[in-house]
Amino acid sequence: YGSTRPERILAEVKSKATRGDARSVVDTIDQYCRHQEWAMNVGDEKGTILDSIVCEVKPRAMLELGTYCGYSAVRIASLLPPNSRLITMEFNPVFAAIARQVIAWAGVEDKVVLIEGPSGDWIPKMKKEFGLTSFDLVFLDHWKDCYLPDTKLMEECGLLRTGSILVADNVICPGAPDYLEYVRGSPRYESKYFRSHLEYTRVEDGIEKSVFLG
Ligand SMILES: CNc1ncnc2c1ncn2[C@@H]1O[C@H](/C=C/CNC(=O)c2cc(-c3ccc(F)cc3)cc(O)c2O)[C@H](F)[C@H]1O
Ligand SMILES: [Mg+2]
Repeated sequence: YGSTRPERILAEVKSKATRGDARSVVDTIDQYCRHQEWAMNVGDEKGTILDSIVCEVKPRAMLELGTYCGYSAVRIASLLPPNSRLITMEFNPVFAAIARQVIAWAGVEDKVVLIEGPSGDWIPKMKKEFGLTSFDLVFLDHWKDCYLPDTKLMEECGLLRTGSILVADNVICPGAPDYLEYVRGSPRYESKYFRSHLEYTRVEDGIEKSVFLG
């Protein structure tokens, strides 16, 4: 019947995942999207790469661009040390409403701040609104042609400090060529590609980890 894919994912989480158990929410979504219907979550394979970076960086302040259903927000939040915050931005109200419920079901709502609105409007307001100096880690997973403009905007707004790390999903598929060229070509970044596959498929994709050098 007339449900949307995110609504079906939420229904699956509520019926199959253990309330308060972030890992079971992640595993339930992966299982559903691998065997029932594909969805654009970072997924289990690339998610493991993201996990290792989050655990290595132990960010106090983390930003995610593009919440969608909240899969990666739950995955990240479950690894954050105490007193750390993930701010995640989603401008589609339908997706934001679903993500809030997925995040709540996983029991990580005290570590996640979901901002409903466009990154372009909110990035310039982050410092004032959240008393932030900079982000330790940023996960880019929104429209691929917005990775580069939003990265430049974060630089201009002073939200990146020496050592801040950008992690970008989908740099091969669908691809973010202008972003890749920028972070790989700029002397202000040290960039590294982690080869993987498009979520739930055998298609090549990967994650680019770029350290801002100031
Ligand atoms: C621009 N500023 C924004 N601010 C806040 N929320 C935003 C903004 N822009 C988008 N959103 C929000 O961020 C999400 C957008 C995610 C886009 N992701 C993808 O397109 C994407 C696509 C594939 C894919 C690969 C192969 C294929 F055959 C088909 C699809 C795989 C992936 O892993 C992806 O991440 C959300 F939908 C949108 O409202
Ligand atoms: Mg993605």
